[in-house]
Amino acid sequence: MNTEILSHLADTLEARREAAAGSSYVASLFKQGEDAILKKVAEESAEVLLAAKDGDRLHLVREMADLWFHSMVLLAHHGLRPEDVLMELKRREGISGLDEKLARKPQP
Ligand SMILES: N=c1c2ncn([C@@H]3O[C@H](COP(=O)(O)OP(=O)(O)OP(=O)(O)O)[C@@H](O)[C@H]3O)c2ncn1[C@@H]1O[C@H](COP(=O)(O)O)[C@@H](O)[C@H]1O
Repeated sequence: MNTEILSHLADTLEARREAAAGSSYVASLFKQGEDAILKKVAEESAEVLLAAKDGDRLHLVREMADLWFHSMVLLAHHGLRPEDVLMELKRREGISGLDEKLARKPQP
């Protein structure tokens, strides 16, 4: 399995932007607008926290999938794709989080 599944889902999400609200869950989210999408991202984030705490790994995977899915709807709402996030992660590859944090702080 590779990142093709993310690209394929992104294509489906883009197609739903033109679809009638009653015809699909994603189309109805797009029609409700950004606040509705953000509300779903917040709800799914909270569900990820609860799943992590209950120690059930399958539950965590399912809630994380819900969060990734709704985050991708948010990206699509802004005309962005998962490849944009993957490129940012690629750019950060090999840069230690500690070094990056130090570089941000003004030196005394
Ligand atoms: N990956 C998903 C996916 N993951 C989760 N969901 C839906 O996200 C919704 C919200 O999940 P919740 O757990 O919050 O359920 P809920 O409480 O019933 O939701 P609300 O009524 O509160 O919105 C549910 O209806 C899930 O079915 C998804 N819906 C669609 N997809 C993908 O998006 C494609 C397009 O979907 P449609 O637009 O529905 O055709 C599908 O073919 C799938 O590939």
